[in-house]
Amino acid sequence: MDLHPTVEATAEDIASMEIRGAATIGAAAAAALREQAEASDAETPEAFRAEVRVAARRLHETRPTAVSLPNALRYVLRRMDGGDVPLLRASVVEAATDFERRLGRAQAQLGAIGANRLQDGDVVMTHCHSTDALACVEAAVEQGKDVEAIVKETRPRLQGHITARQLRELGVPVTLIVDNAARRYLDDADHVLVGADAIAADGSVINKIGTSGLAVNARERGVPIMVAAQTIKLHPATMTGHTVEIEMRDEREVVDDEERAAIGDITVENPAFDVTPPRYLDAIVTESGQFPPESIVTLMRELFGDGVAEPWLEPERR
Ligand SMILES: O=P(O)(O)OC[C@H]1O[C@H](OP(=O)(O)O)[C@H](O)[C@@H]1O
Repeated sequence: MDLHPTVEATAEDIASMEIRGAATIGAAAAAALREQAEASDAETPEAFRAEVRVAARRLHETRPTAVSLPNALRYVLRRMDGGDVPLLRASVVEAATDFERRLGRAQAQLGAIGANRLQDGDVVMTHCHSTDALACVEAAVEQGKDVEAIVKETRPRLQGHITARQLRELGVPVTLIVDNAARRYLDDADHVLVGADAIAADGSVINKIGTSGLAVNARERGVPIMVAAQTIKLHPATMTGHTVEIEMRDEREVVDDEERAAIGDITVENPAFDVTPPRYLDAIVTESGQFPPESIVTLMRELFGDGVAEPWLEPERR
């Protein structure tokens, strides 16, 4: 059984962060499953199902933290249905396409809801690059509000530069700052606006490393912190007490080999995400409305019930 080259390429691009950002990762994974299904020459339904599950496993093993990835795979695999290969193929293609459509729609809806929290003249401070967070600013701008942004550069990968560029494309004035300047500039901000890679049942938000410190500082300064996150970011397994794995990335993102050798014998750590407890957050904005973080579990139960099995595992391994 061969993995489609698109599945392999997508998996590599997600791991290397050529494809990054929780929502974008989910959409790319669904599209890769569709390619696998379309190109499959499996002769039996069992072989087809096994092939799609193997593709899903390959995509799943790339990065551990953004739950939009397993949620996207789960969305497609749960809808894989049919008594023969053509029917199974059609169900996967339809589910993947449907998933992409829903993602786009959800982002537009949450953008409109998030924009209502922003007033004309507001200054937002951003961290990393989040398409969900940017959707809120975009909708506010479309409503005719003047919004300005203080953009944290977000070491080590500088996703803040992507945010700054996209905000400029919206016509938003941008002040770029180093991460360490955040507390100083919070005095000039009306909101902290971030995205999420995963949201736990207790309302904790897992987002780019540095979010938790920013949230604590924002609370101390009295600046409200708002998380823009489609419901695809809700982590169903945390309802049963599982914790979210924090990805540890390559140390060379922090310091290159030459500089490291010049420093001497050191340990380097590079966690990609951290956990912000709900008490430091003001609102989680989703396409289903905005929620105080502590009440997000009700939305989770509504959406996922208690079914958190992983359909890309063989039935006996679930
Ligand atoms: O889904 P959207 O809102 O685009 O992005 C959500 C989050 O994904 C990113 O992670 P990374 O840069 O992939 O490590 C950031 O942590 C960002 O807040």
